[in-house]
Amino acid sequence: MSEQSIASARASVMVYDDVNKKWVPSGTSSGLSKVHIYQHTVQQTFRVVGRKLHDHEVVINCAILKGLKYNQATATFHQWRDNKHVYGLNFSSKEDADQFARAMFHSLEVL
Ligand SMILES: CC(=O)N[C@@H](Cc1ccccc1Cl)C(=O)N1CCC[C@]12C=C[C@@H]1CC[C@@H](C(=O)N3CC[C@@H]4C=C[C@H]5[C@H](C)C[C@@H](C(=O)O)N5C(=O)[C@H]43)N1C2=O
Repeated sequence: MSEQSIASARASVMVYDDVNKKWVPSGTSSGLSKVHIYQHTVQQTFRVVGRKLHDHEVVINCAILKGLKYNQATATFHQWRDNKHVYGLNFSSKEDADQFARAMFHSLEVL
């Protein structure tokens, strides 16, 4: 198994709708997902993958690129941009948020 999970947290995964200036759930419906940071052990790359708890729909699958700015807007709402989207994770607890952020900052350090 070349990818290992270095963090998993419960969060509702959102993307920012630039046109209507509001956050919308990523995927077909709102709800909690299990969001992982996977480390590719050979390539030394990292990505965020999230799947809905109830039907395992993949609602986020994005690379963590060197220089990514991870913004902890509140204790339980963290966000970042890539060239296409702004992602928001609305964590179900502060502990989940802290655990995920620690792994994200670790990934950004080793990239
Ligand atoms: C330079 C730059 O890109 N800056 C970005 C942020 C950033 C910085 C650095 C690196 C990367 C990024 Cl991404 C930015 O500022 N962006 C990105 C798009 C949107 C926004 C722009 C304006 C608004 C204004 C307010 C705030 C917002 O959206 N916030 C505040 C917390 C609050 C928490 C929860 C969610 C809740 C789930 C629903 C909703 C609710 O509470 O109803 N809501 C919110 O309202 C959430 N904005 C932003 O974050």
